[in-house]
Amino acid sequence: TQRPRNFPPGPFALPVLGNLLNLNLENPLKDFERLRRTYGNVYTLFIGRNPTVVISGLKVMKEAMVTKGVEFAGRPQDLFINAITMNKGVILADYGLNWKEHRRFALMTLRNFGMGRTSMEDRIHGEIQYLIKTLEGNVGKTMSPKRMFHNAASNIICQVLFGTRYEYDDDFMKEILQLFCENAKFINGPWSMLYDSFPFIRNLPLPFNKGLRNTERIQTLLGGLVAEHKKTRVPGEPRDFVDCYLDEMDKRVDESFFCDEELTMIAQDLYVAGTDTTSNTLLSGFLHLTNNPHIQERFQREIDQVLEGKAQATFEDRHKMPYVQAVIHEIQRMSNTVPLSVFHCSTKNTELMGYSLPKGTTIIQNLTSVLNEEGQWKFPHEFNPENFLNDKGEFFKPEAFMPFSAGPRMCLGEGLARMELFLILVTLLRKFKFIWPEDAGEPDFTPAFGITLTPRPYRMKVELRSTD
Ligand code: HEM
Repeated sequence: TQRPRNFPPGPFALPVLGNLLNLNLENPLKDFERLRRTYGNVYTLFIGRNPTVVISGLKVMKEAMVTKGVEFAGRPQDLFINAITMNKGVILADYGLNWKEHRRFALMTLRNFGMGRTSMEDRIHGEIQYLIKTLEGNVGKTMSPKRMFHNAASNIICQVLFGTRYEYDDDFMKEILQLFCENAKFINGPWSMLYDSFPFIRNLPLPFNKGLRNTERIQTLLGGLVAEHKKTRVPGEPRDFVDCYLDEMDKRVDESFFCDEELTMIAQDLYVAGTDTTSNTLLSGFLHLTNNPHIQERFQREIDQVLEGKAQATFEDRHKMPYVQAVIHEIQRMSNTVPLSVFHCSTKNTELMGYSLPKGTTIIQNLTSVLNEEGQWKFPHEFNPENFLNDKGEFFKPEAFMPFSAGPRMCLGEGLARMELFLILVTLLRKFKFIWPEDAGEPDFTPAFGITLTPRPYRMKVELRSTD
Protein backbone atom coordinates (compact mmCIF):
# COMPACT_ATOMS: atom_id res chain seq x y z
CA THR A 1 0.00 0.00 0.00
CA GLN A 2 2.63 2.52 -1.14
CA ARG A 3 1.23 5.94 -1.94
CA PRO A 4 2.88 7.52 -5.01
CA ARG A 5 4.31 11.06 -4.60
CA ASN A 6 1.85 13.96 -4.48
CA PHE A 7 -1.04 11.49 -4.61
CA PRO A 8 -4.55 12.49 -3.45
CA PRO A 9 -5.29 12.01 0.27
CA GLY A 10 -7.39 9.19 1.68
CA PRO A 11 -8.07 7.07 4.72
CA PHE A 12 -5.28 5.01 6.30
CA ALA A 13 -4.81 1.75 4.38
CA LEU A 14 -4.01 -1.60 6.03
CA PRO A 15 -1.31 -3.83 4.54
CA VAL A 16 -2.83 -6.44 2.16
CA LEU A 17 -6.45 -5.41 2.85
CA GLY A 18 -5.99 -1.77 1.89
CA ASN A 19 -9.26 0.11 2.52
CA LEU A 20 -11.60 -2.82 1.95
CA LEU A 21 -12.81 -2.54 5.55
CA ASN A 22 -13.77 1.12 4.96
CA LEU A 23 -16.38 0.02 2.44
CA ASN A 24 -19.63 -1.84 2.66
CA LEU A 25 -18.99 -4.16 -0.27
CA GLU A 26 -22.73 -4.78 -0.71
CA ASN A 27 -23.30 -1.04 -1.28
CA PRO A 28 -20.37 1.38 -1.03
CA LEU A 29 -22.24 4.50 -2.28
CA LYS A 30 -22.82 5.96 1.19
CA ASP A 31 -19.17 5.28 2.11
CA PHE A 32 -18.01 7.11 -1.02
CA GLU A 33 -20.10 10.12 -0.03
CA ARG A 34 -18.85 10.02 3.59
CA LEU A 35 -15.23 9.88 2.38
CA ARG A 36 -15.83 12.73 -0.06
CA ARG A 37 -17.00 14.91 2.84
CA THR A 38 -13.77 14.12 4.72
CA TYR A 39 -11.15 14.06 1.94
CA GLY A 40 -12.66 16.22 -0.82
CA ASN A 41 -13.54 15.65 -4.46
CA VAL A 42 -10.36 13.71 -5.30
CA TYR A 43 -9.33 11.00 -2.84
CA THR A 44 -7.53 7.67 -2.78
CA LEU A 45 -8.74 4.25 -1.72
CA PHE A 46 -6.59 1.16 -1.75
CA ILE A 47 -8.51 -1.72 -3.24
CA GLY A 48 -6.13 -4.36 -1.89
CA ARG A 49 -2.70 -3.06 -2.96
CA ASN A 50 -3.98 -0.96 -5.87
CA PRO A 51 -4.32 2.75 -5.29
CA THR A 52 -7.63 3.84 -6.79
CA VAL A 53 -8.72 7.47 -7.13
CA VAL A 54 -12.38 8.36 -6.58
CA ILE A 55 -13.48 11.60 -8.28
CA SER A 56 -16.65 13.53 -7.40
CA GLY A 57 -18.46 16.73 -8.32
CA LEU A 58 -18.95 18.46 -11.67
CA LYS A 59 -15.74 20.51 -11.65
CA VAL A 60 -13.40 17.53 -11.22
CA MET A 61 -15.47 15.34 -13.52
CA LYS A 62 -15.16 17.92 -16.31
CA GLU A 63 -11.42 18.39 -15.86
CA ALA A 64 -10.80 14.63 -15.98
CA MET A 65 -13.34 13.39 -18.52
CA VAL A 66 -13.59 16.36 -20.90
CA THR A 67 -10.59 18.73 -20.63
CA LYS A 68 -8.15 15.82 -20.20
CA GLY A 69 -10.45 13.26 -21.82
CA VAL A 70 -7.79 11.19 -23.57
CA GLU A 71 -5.54 11.07 -20.51
CA PHE A 72 -8.38 9.47 -18.56
CA ALA A 73 -9.87 7.32 -21.34
CA GLY A 74 -8.18 4.02 -20.42
CA ARG A 75 -9.75 1.05 -18.66
CA PRO A 76 -8.03 -1.00 -15.94
CA GLN A 77 -7.01 -4.36 -17.38
CA ASP A 78 -6.42 -6.66 -14.45
CA LEU A 79 -9.85 -6.99 -12.88
CA PHE A 80 -12.37 -9.82 -12.55
CA ILE A 81 -14.58 -8.06 -15.05
CA ASN A 82 -11.77 -8.17 -17.64
CA ALA A 83 -11.30 -11.89 -17.12
CA ILE A 84 -15.02 -12.44 -17.51
CA THR A 85 -15.07 -10.59 -20.84
CA MET A 86 -11.89 -12.27 -22.10
CA ASN A 87 -10.26 -8.87 -22.70
CA LYS A 88 -12.37 -8.32 -25.82
CA GLY A 89 -15.25 -6.05 -26.81
CA VAL A 90 -15.58 -2.30 -26.47
CA ILE A 91 -16.76 -1.44 -22.94
CA LEU A 92 -13.65 -2.67 -21.17
CA ALA A 93 -11.11 -2.42 -23.98
CA ASP A 94 -8.16 -0.21 -23.06
CA TYR A 95 -7.61 3.08 -24.89
CA GLY A 96 -6.04 2.26 -28.27
CA LEU A 97 -6.75 1.57 -31.91
CA ASN A 98 -8.84 -1.58 -31.39
CA TRP A 99 -11.21 0.24 -28.99
CA LYS A 100 -11.33 3.34 -31.21
CA GLU A 101 -12.17 1.44 -34.39
CA HIS A 102 -14.84 -0.65 -32.67
CA ARG A 103 -16.38 2.34 -30.93
CA ARG A 104 -16.51 4.31 -34.17
CA PHE A 105 -18.01 1.37 -36.04
CA ALA A 106 -20.66 0.73 -33.36
CA LEU A 107 -21.67 4.41 -33.18
CA MET A 108 -21.94 4.69 -36.93
CA THR A 109 -23.90 1.46 -37.28
CA LEU A 110 -26.37 2.41 -34.54
CA ARG A 111 -26.87 5.79 -36.20
CA ASN A 112 -27.37 4.33 -39.66
CA PHE A 113 -30.22 2.14 -38.48
CA GLY A 114 -32.26 5.31 -38.48
CA MET A 115 -31.90 5.43 -42.25
CA GLY A 116 -32.45 1.79 -43.14
CA ARG A 117 -35.66 0.24 -44.36
CA THR A 118 -36.90 -0.39 -40.84
CA SER A 119 -35.86 2.62 -38.84
CA MET A 120 -34.87 2.47 -35.22
CA GLU A 121 -38.11 4.23 -34.31
CA ASP A 122 -40.16 1.59 -36.11
CA ARG A 123 -38.30 -1.17 -34.28
CA ILE A 124 -39.03 0.50 -30.94
CA HIS A 125 -42.68 1.14 -31.80
CA GLY A 126 -42.96 -2.50 -32.86
CA GLU A 127 -41.83 -3.60 -29.41
CA ILE A 128 -44.11 -1.07 -27.69
CA GLN A 129 -47.08 -2.91 -29.22
CA TYR A 130 -46.17 -5.91 -27.04
CA LEU A 131 -46.00 -3.67 -23.97
CA ILE A 132 -49.46 -2.33 -24.77
CA LYS A 133 -50.80 -5.87 -25.14
CA THR A 134 -49.39 -6.86 -21.74
CA LEU A 135 -50.82 -3.72 -20.11
CA GLU A 136 -54.24 -4.20 -21.74
CA GLY A 137 -54.32 -7.64 -20.19
CA ASN A 138 -53.78 -6.02 -16.79
CA VAL A 139 -56.31 -3.18 -16.95
CA GLY A 140 -58.10 -2.88 -13.59
CA LYS A 141 -55.47 -5.03 -11.87
CA THR A 142 -52.10 -4.47 -10.22
CA MET A 143 -48.94 -5.84 -11.80
CA SER A 144 -45.18 -5.88 -11.28
CA PRO A 145 -43.66 -4.15 -14.33
CA LYS A 146 -40.13 -5.50 -13.92
CA ARG A 147 -40.25 -8.43 -16.29
CA MET A 148 -42.20 -6.52 -18.92
CA PHE A 149 -39.66 -3.67 -19.12
CA HIS A 150 -36.67 -5.98 -19.03
CA ASN A 151 -38.14 -7.99 -21.85
CA ALA A 152 -38.82 -4.87 -23.92
CA ALA A 153 -35.30 -3.43 -23.50
CA SER A 154 -33.80 -6.83 -24.25
CA ASN A 155 -35.90 -7.26 -27.39
CA ILE A 156 -35.13 -3.82 -28.77
CA ILE A 157 -31.40 -4.42 -28.56
CA CYS A 158 -31.82 -7.98 -29.93
CA GLN A 159 -33.68 -6.54 -32.93
CA VAL A 160 -30.80 -4.17 -33.57
CA LEU A 161 -28.10 -6.80 -33.09
CA PHE A 162 -29.65 -9.95 -34.50
CA GLY A 163 -32.77 -8.79 -36.34
CA THR A 164 -35.12 -10.83 -34.11
CA ARG A 165 -37.13 -10.54 -30.94
CA TYR A 166 -37.64 -13.37 -28.49
CA GLU A 167 -40.53 -14.49 -26.33
CA TYR A 168 -39.52 -14.45 -22.70
CA ASP A 169 -39.81 -18.23 -22.42
CA ASP A 170 -37.75 -18.89 -25.57
CA ASP A 171 -35.12 -21.52 -24.69
CA PHE A 172 -32.20 -19.56 -26.17
CA MET A 173 -33.21 -16.40 -24.33
CA LYS A 174 -33.86 -18.21 -21.09
CA GLU A 175 -30.43 -19.79 -21.06
CA ILE A 176 -28.63 -16.59 -22.01
CA LEU A 177 -30.49 -14.51 -19.41
CA GLN A 178 -29.73 -17.08 -16.73
CA LEU A 179 -26.00 -16.90 -17.58
CA PHE A 180 -25.98 -13.09 -17.64
CA CYS A 181 -27.89 -12.94 -14.40
CA GLU A 182 -25.40 -15.23 -12.62
CA ASN A 183 -22.48 -13.26 -13.97
CA ALA A 184 -24.03 -9.96 -12.93
CA LYS A 185 -24.27 -11.36 -9.40
CA PHE A 186 -20.58 -12.26 -9.43
CA ILE A 187 -19.55 -8.90 -10.85
CA ASN A 188 -21.71 -6.90 -8.43
CA GLY A 189 -20.98 -9.04 -5.41
CA PRO A 190 -18.03 -9.21 -3.01
CA TRP A 191 -16.27 -12.01 -4.94
CA SER A 192 -15.32 -9.64 -7.69
CA MET A 193 -13.77 -7.14 -5.25
CA LEU A 194 -11.85 -9.99 -3.56
CA TYR A 195 -10.59 -11.25 -6.93
CA ASP A 196 -9.39 -7.73 -7.80
CA SER A 197 -7.70 -7.21 -4.43
CA PHE A 198 -5.94 -10.53 -3.94
CA PRO A 199 -4.34 -11.92 -7.13
CA PHE A 200 -3.16 -15.03 -5.23
CA ILE A 201 -6.75 -16.35 -4.89
CA ARG A 202 -7.42 -16.23 -8.63
CA ASN A 203 -6.39 -19.80 -9.37
CA LEU A 204 -8.23 -21.30 -6.41
CA PRO A 205 -11.45 -23.24 -7.00
CA LEU A 206 -13.68 -20.40 -5.74
CA PRO A 207 -17.20 -19.48 -6.95
CA PHE A 208 -16.02 -16.86 -9.45
CA ASN A 209 -14.65 -19.60 -11.72
CA LYS A 210 -18.25 -20.37 -12.63
CA GLY A 211 -18.47 -16.84 -14.05
CA LEU A 212 -15.64 -17.57 -16.47
CA ARG A 213 -17.32 -20.79 -17.63
CA ASN A 214 -20.60 -18.90 -18.09
CA THR A 215 -18.89 -16.45 -20.44
CA GLU A 216 -17.56 -19.28 -22.58
CA ARG A 217 -21.08 -20.64 -22.87
CA ILE A 218 -22.51 -17.20 -23.77
CA GLN A 219 -19.86 -16.85 -26.47
CA THR A 220 -20.76 -20.28 -27.87
CA LEU A 221 -24.45 -19.36 -27.99
CA LEU A 222 -23.75 -16.03 -29.71
CA GLY A 223 -21.30 -17.78 -32.04
CA GLY A 224 -24.24 -19.94 -33.16
CA LEU A 225 -26.21 -16.83 -34.10
CA VAL A 226 -23.26 -15.45 -36.05
CA ALA A 227 -22.86 -18.75 -37.90
CA GLU A 228 -26.54 -18.60 -38.93
CA HIS A 229 -26.07 -15.04 -40.15
CA LYS A 230 -23.11 -16.11 -42.24
CA LYS A 231 -25.26 -18.73 -43.96
CA THR A 232 -28.19 -16.44 -44.77
CA ARG A 233 -26.63 -13.01 -45.33
CA VAL A 234 -26.38 -11.15 -48.62
CA PRO A 235 -23.09 -9.19 -48.51
CA GLY A 236 -23.73 -5.45 -48.82
CA GLU A 237 -27.37 -5.78 -47.73
CA PRO A 238 -27.15 -5.88 -43.95
CA ARG A 239 -30.25 -6.80 -41.95
CA ASP A 240 -28.81 -5.95 -38.55
CA PHE A 241 -25.65 -5.16 -36.57
CA VAL A 242 -24.14 -8.63 -37.05
CA ASP A 243 -24.50 -8.36 -40.84
CA CYS A 244 -22.92 -4.88 -40.76
CA TYR A 245 -19.98 -6.28 -38.81
CA LEU A 246 -19.54 -9.16 -41.28
CA ASP A 247 -19.55 -6.63 -44.15
CA GLU A 248 -16.88 -4.67 -42.27
CA MET A 249 -14.79 -7.84 -41.86
CA ASP A 250 -14.95 -8.36 -45.62
CA LYS A 251 -13.62 -4.82 -46.12
CA ARG A 252 -10.80 -5.25 -43.63
CA VAL A 253 -9.32 -8.54 -44.82
CA ASP A 254 -5.79 -7.35 -44.11
CA GLU A 255 -6.11 -6.55 -40.45
CA SER A 256 -7.07 -8.47 -37.37
CA PHE A 257 -9.15 -5.98 -35.32
CA PHE A 258 -12.43 -7.14 -36.77
CA CYS A 259 -12.81 -10.87 -36.22
CA ASP A 260 -15.37 -13.45 -35.05
CA GLU A 261 -14.28 -13.32 -31.40
CA GLU A 262 -14.55 -9.53 -31.29
CA LEU A 263 -17.95 -9.71 -32.98
CA THR A 264 -19.46 -12.05 -30.40
CA MET A 265 -17.99 -9.97 -27.58
CA ILE A 266 -19.13 -6.59 -28.92
CA ALA A 267 -22.60 -8.11 -29.39
CA GLN A 268 -22.49 -9.26 -25.77
CA ASP A 269 -21.29 -5.81 -24.67
CA LEU A 270 -24.08 -3.97 -26.45
CA TYR A 271 -26.65 -6.42 -25.15
CA VAL A 272 -25.46 -6.13 -21.55
CA ALA A 273 -25.00 -2.35 -21.68
CA GLY A 274 -28.36 -1.79 -23.33
CA THR A 275 -30.71 -3.98 -21.31
CA ASP A 276 -30.61 -3.43 -17.51
CA THR A 277 -29.70 0.24 -17.91
CA THR A 278 -32.79 1.07 -19.94
CA SER A 279 -35.18 -1.22 -18.07
CA ASN A 280 -34.07 -0.06 -14.62
CA THR A 281 -34.49 3.56 -15.71
CA LEU A 282 -38.04 2.77 -16.85
CA LEU A 283 -38.79 0.95 -13.58
CA SER A 284 -37.56 3.88 -11.58
CA GLY A 285 -39.57 6.23 -13.80
CA PHE A 286 -42.85 4.45 -13.16
CA LEU A 287 -42.08 4.32 -9.45
CA HIS A 288 -41.78 8.13 -9.44
CA LEU A 289 -44.74 8.74 -11.76
CA THR A 290 -47.13 6.57 -9.74
CA ASN A 291 -46.08 8.39 -6.58
CA ASN A 292 -46.45 11.84 -8.13
CA PRO A 293 -49.88 11.75 -9.82
CA HIS A 294 -49.89 15.52 -10.44
CA ILE A 295 -46.65 15.19 -12.46
CA GLN A 296 -48.08 12.22 -14.36
CA GLU A 297 -51.21 14.22 -15.22
CA ARG A 298 -49.30 17.28 -16.46
CA PHE A 299 -47.07 14.95 -18.53
CA GLN A 300 -50.20 13.45 -20.09
CA ARG A 301 -51.81 16.82 -20.79
CA GLU A 302 -48.76 17.92 -22.78
CA ILE A 303 -48.72 14.66 -24.75
CA ASP A 304 -52.43 15.01 -25.56
CA GLN A 305 -51.99 18.58 -26.80
CA VAL A 306 -48.94 17.93 -28.97
CA LEU A 307 -50.06 14.59 -30.42
CA GLU A 308 -53.70 15.54 -30.99
CA GLY A 309 -54.94 13.67 -34.05
CA LYS A 310 -51.62 11.85 -34.61
CA ALA A 311 -51.49 8.07 -34.61
CA GLN A 312 -48.17 7.83 -32.82
CA ALA A 313 -45.32 9.85 -31.35
CA THR A 314 -42.06 10.39 -33.19
CA PHE A 315 -38.75 11.19 -31.48
CA GLU A 316 -38.87 14.61 -33.19
CA ASP A 317 -41.99 15.48 -31.18
CA ARG A 318 -39.82 15.91 -28.08
CA HIS A 319 -38.88 19.41 -29.20
CA LYS A 320 -42.50 20.47 -28.73
CA MET A 321 -42.74 18.86 -25.28
CA PRO A 322 -40.64 20.76 -22.72
CA TYR A 323 -42.42 19.30 -19.70
CA VAL A 324 -42.17 15.73 -20.99
CA GLN A 325 -38.47 16.25 -21.66
CA ALA A 326 -38.00 17.69 -18.17
CA VAL A 327 -39.73 14.70 -16.57
CA ILE A 328 -37.72 12.15 -18.54
CA HIS A 329 -34.44 13.87 -17.68
CA GLU A 330 -35.50 14.09 -14.04
CA ILE A 331 -36.24 10.35 -14.10
CA GLN A 332 -32.72 9.72 -15.38
CA ARG A 333 -31.20 12.06 -12.80
CA MET A 334 -33.00 10.44 -9.89
CA SER A 335 -32.61 6.85 -11.07
CA ASN A 336 -28.83 7.34 -11.22
CA THR A 337 -28.74 4.10 -13.13
CA VAL A 338 -24.96 3.64 -13.48
CA PRO A 339 -23.80 5.29 -10.23
CA LEU A 340 -20.05 4.69 -10.54
CA SER A 341 -19.91 4.72 -14.35
CA VAL A 342 -17.42 2.15 -15.66
CA PHE A 343 -13.95 2.33 -14.08
CA HIS A 344 -11.46 4.45 -16.02
CA CYS A 345 -7.67 4.39 -15.98
CA SER A 346 -5.07 7.07 -16.72
CA THR A 347 -3.35 6.50 -20.08
CA LYS A 348 -0.20 8.47 -19.12
CA ASN A 349 1.31 10.30 -16.14
CA THR A 350 -1.06 13.16 -15.54
CA GLU A 351 -2.37 15.70 -13.04
CA LEU A 352 -5.79 16.30 -11.58
CA MET A 353 -6.61 19.26 -9.35
CA GLY A 354 -2.90 19.63 -8.64
CA TYR A 355 -2.33 15.99 -7.64
CA SER A 356 -0.01 13.75 -9.68
CA LEU A 357 -1.45 10.50 -10.99
CA PRO A 358 0.90 7.98 -12.61
CA LYS A 359 -0.08 6.16 -15.82
CA GLY A 360 -2.29 3.17 -15.02
CA THR A 361 -4.08 4.67 -11.99
CA THR A 362 -7.63 3.32 -11.66
CA ILE A 363 -10.24 6.09 -11.57
CA ILE A 364 -13.74 5.65 -10.14
CA GLN A 365 -16.15 8.32 -11.36
CA ASN A 366 -18.76 8.96 -8.71
CA LEU A 367 -21.57 10.07 -11.04
CA THR A 368 -24.03 10.09 -8.12
CA SER A 369 -22.12 13.00 -6.62
CA VAL A 370 -22.77 15.09 -9.75
CA LEU A 371 -26.38 14.08 -10.32
CA ASN A 372 -27.34 15.29 -6.82
CA GLU A 373 -24.65 17.94 -6.28
CA GLU A 374 -25.74 20.88 -4.21
CA GLY A 375 -25.35 24.15 -6.10
CA GLN A 376 -25.93 22.47 -9.48
CA TRP A 377 -29.66 21.73 -9.07
CA LYS A 378 -32.67 23.69 -7.90
CA PHE A 379 -33.89 20.61 -6.01
CA PRO A 380 -30.92 18.23 -5.76
CA HIS A 381 -32.56 15.67 -3.45
CA GLU A 382 -36.17 15.46 -4.63
CA PHE A 383 -37.96 14.26 -7.75
CA ASN A 384 -38.88 17.56 -9.36
CA PRO A 385 -38.98 18.27 -13.14
CA GLU A 386 -38.40 21.97 -12.33
CA ASN A 387 -34.72 20.96 -12.26
CA PHE A 388 -34.88 21.04 -16.06
CA LEU A 389 -37.24 24.01 -16.64
CA ASN A 390 -36.25 27.67 -16.75
CA ASP A 391 -38.38 30.63 -15.59
CA LYS A 392 -40.30 30.62 -18.88
CA GLY A 393 -41.15 26.92 -18.57
CA GLU A 394 -38.69 26.02 -21.34
CA PHE A 395 -36.61 22.86 -21.15
CA PHE A 396 -32.91 23.29 -20.37
CA LYS A 397 -30.20 20.78 -19.53
CA PRO A 398 -27.81 21.72 -16.70
CA GLU A 399 -24.18 20.74 -17.26
CA ALA A 400 -24.33 18.41 -14.28
CA PHE A 401 -26.74 16.11 -16.15
CA MET A 402 -24.27 13.26 -16.76
CA PRO A 403 -26.03 9.92 -16.42
CA PHE A 404 -24.19 8.78 -19.57
CA SER A 405 -20.85 10.16 -18.29
CA ALA A 406 -18.89 12.55 -20.54
CA GLY A 407 -15.85 12.67 -22.82
CA PRO A 408 -14.35 10.10 -25.20
CA ARG A 409 -15.71 7.12 -23.23
CA MET A 410 -19.22 8.47 -22.86
CA CYS A 411 -22.03 5.94 -23.33
CA LEU A 412 -22.27 5.05 -26.98
CA GLY A 413 -25.89 3.93 -26.66
CA GLU A 414 -27.11 7.35 -25.48
CA GLY A 415 -29.04 8.04 -28.69
CA LEU A 416 -30.81 4.68 -28.62
CA ALA A 417 -31.50 4.88 -24.88
CA ARG A 418 -33.03 8.36 -25.13
CA MET A 419 -35.21 7.34 -28.06
CA GLU A 420 -36.43 4.27 -26.15
CA LEU A 421 -37.22 6.22 -22.99
CA PHE A 422 -39.10 8.91 -24.89
CA LEU A 423 -41.16 6.68 -27.17
CA ILE A 424 -42.02 4.13 -24.45
CA LEU A 425 -42.98 6.67 -21.79
CA VAL A 426 -44.96 8.89 -24.14
CA THR A 427 -46.83 6.04 -25.86
CA LEU A 428 -47.73 4.21 -22.64
CA LEU A 429 -48.77 7.31 -20.71
CA ARG A 430 -50.87 8.55 -23.59
CA LYS A 431 -52.98 5.39 -23.36
CA PHE A 432 -52.83 4.32 -19.70
CA LYS A 433 -52.93 5.77 -16.22
CA PHE A 434 -50.62 4.21 -13.63
CA ILE A 435 -51.56 4.27 -9.97
CA TRP A 436 -49.74 3.43 -6.74
CA PRO A 437 -52.03 0.78 -5.15
CA GLU A 438 -53.79 1.94 -1.98
CA ASP A 439 -52.67 -1.10 -0.02
CA ALA A 440 -49.02 -0.91 -1.20
CA GLY A 441 -47.83 1.17 1.76
CA GLU A 442 -45.00 3.68 1.54
CA PRO A 443 -42.79 3.32 -1.58
CA ASP A 444 -39.15 2.35 -1.06
CA PHE A 445 -37.03 4.58 -3.30
CA THR A 446 -33.70 3.01 -2.25
CA PRO A 447 -32.50 0.80 -5.09
CA ALA A 448 -30.38 -2.34 -4.84
CA PHE A 449 -26.71 -1.57 -5.57
CA GLY A 450 -24.85 -2.99 -8.57
CA ILE A 451 -23.11 -1.68 -11.68
CA THR A 452 -26.66 -0.61 -12.44
CA LEU A 453 -29.01 0.37 -9.61
CA THR A 454 -32.19 -1.73 -9.55
CA PRO A 455 -35.40 -0.35 -7.98
CA ARG A 456 -36.97 -2.61 -5.33
CA PRO A 457 -39.79 -4.74 -6.75
CA TYR A 458 -43.16 -2.96 -6.65
CA ARG A 459 -46.63 -3.27 -8.11
CA MET A 460 -48.66 -0.65 -9.94
CA LYS A 461 -52.32 -0.46 -10.90
CA VAL A 462 -53.13 -0.04 -14.60
CA GLU A 463 -56.18 1.84 -15.92
CA LEU A 464 -57.14 2.86 -19.44
CA ARG A 465 -57.34 6.64 -19.80
CA SER A 466 -60.77 7.90 -20.76
CA THR A 467 -60.91 8.88 -24.41
CA ASP A 468 -63.14 11.99 -24.06
C1 HEM B 1 -30.49 4.76 -19.69
C2 HEM B 1 -29.65 3.99 -20.32
C3 HEM B 1 -28.15 4.03 -20.22
C4 HEM B 1 -27.32 4.63 -19.30
C5 HEM B 1 -27.71 5.45 -18.08
C6 HEM B 1 -25.95 4.34 -19.71
C7 HEM B 1 -24.83 4.80 -19.04
C8 HEM B 1 -23.52 4.50 -19.40
C9 HEM B 1 -22.36 4.93 -18.67
C10 HEM B 1 -22.35 5.78 -17.40
C11 HEM B 1 -21.26 4.44 -19.32
C12 HEM B 1 -19.79 4.58 -18.91
C13 HEM B 1 -19.15 5.74 -19.60
C14 HEM B 1 -17.73 5.97 -19.15
O1 HEM B 1 -16.99 5.02 -18.91
O2 HEM B 1 -17.32 7.14 -18.99
C15 HEM B 1 -21.74 3.71 -20.47
C16 HEM B 1 -20.92 3.09 -21.39
C17 HEM B 1 -21.38 2.37 -22.46
N1 HEM B 1 -22.71 2.19 -22.84
FE1 HEM B 1 -24.32 2.97 -21.90
N2 HEM B 1 -25.97 3.59 -20.84
C18 HEM B 1 -27.28 3.37 -21.19
C19 HEM B 1 -27.74 2.67 -22.30
C20 HEM B 1 -26.95 2.06 -23.24
C21 HEM B 1 -27.44 1.38 -24.42
C22 HEM B 1 -28.90 1.27 -24.86
C23 HEM B 1 -26.33 0.87 -25.06
C24 HEM B 1 -26.24 0.05 -26.34
C25 HEM B 1 -26.72 0.29 -27.45
C26 HEM B 1 -25.16 1.28 -24.30
C27 HEM B 1 -23.84 0.98 -24.64
C28 HEM B 1 -22.73 1.40 -23.95
C29 HEM B 1 -21.37 1.05 -24.33
C30 HEM B 1 -20.95 0.17 -25.49
C31 HEM B 1 -20.52 1.67 -23.40
C32 HEM B 1 -18.99 1.64 -23.37
C33 HEM B 1 -18.40 2.81 -24.13
C34 HEM B 1 -16.87 2.81 -24.18
O3 HEM B 1 -16.24 2.20 -23.32
O4 HEM B 1 -16.30 3.42 -25.09
N3 HEM B 1 -25.57 2.00 -23.21
N4 HEM B 1 -23.13 3.76 -20.50
